[in-house]
Amino acid sequence: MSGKILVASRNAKKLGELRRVLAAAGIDGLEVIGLDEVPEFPETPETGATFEANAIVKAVDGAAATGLPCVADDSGLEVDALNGMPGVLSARWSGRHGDDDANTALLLGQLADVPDERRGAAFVSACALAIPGQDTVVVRGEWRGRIVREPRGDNGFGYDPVFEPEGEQRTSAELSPQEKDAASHRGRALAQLVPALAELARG
Ligand SMILES: O=P(O)(O)OP(=O)(O)OP(=O)(O)OC[C@H]1O[C@@H](n2cnc3c(O)ncnc32)[C@H](O)[C@@H]1O
Ligand SMILES: [Mg+2]
Repeated sequence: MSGKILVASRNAKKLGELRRVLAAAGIDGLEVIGLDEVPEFPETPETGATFEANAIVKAVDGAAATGLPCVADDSGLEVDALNGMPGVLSARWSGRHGDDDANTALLLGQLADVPDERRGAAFVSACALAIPGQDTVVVRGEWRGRIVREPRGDNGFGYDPVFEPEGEQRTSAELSPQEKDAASHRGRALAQLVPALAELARG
């Protein structure tokens, strides 16, 4: 084994979280590299119906193009009062991919008349691990909370400023990076991949 693992994300903040969680898991001997460190390759559009389907496509594309083991996350926010939307459309809810402020503002507007007791939501992350020559594995982590009425906090990304995790009075953008990783959907999903990653690191 090469000792390298590709983490396939175009979202710098998400990539940072994935790197951080992998580092905290103490997987020594695996050098994490990003998409900007490998030659460009065609990427399949993320049009799957589920987080799992999209995560698998991203990881399989990355592994096939580079010959490296590849981890990818597909994630989003499921809002109870919106029947689970924005879901897989979270990154482009306002119509502009990755425009966090516009996505968040649109969501808050849609929920303006929704009372406090019906503002439940969950962040969901599907993380896939594709290793050339092996079956691809996909796992899921969820983080329940509620949608507040005004954005608060500067940490994190995406919908973090309007998501208050269960048992918290701070939004996830007010948590430290370590606090977010310990509780988050992404942290919980990646934790399930640690044994496979540790085996990979052992070579
Ligand atoms: O596909 P890649 O390149 O990894 O980057 P992306 O930003 O497009 O990522 P997704 O397709 O998985 O869409 C995830 C969106 O869901 C939201 N999201 C996911 N995880 C989040 C988190 O931890 N905090 C806040 N928002 C999150 C945020 O709007 C993300 O852009
Ligand atoms: Mg995406």
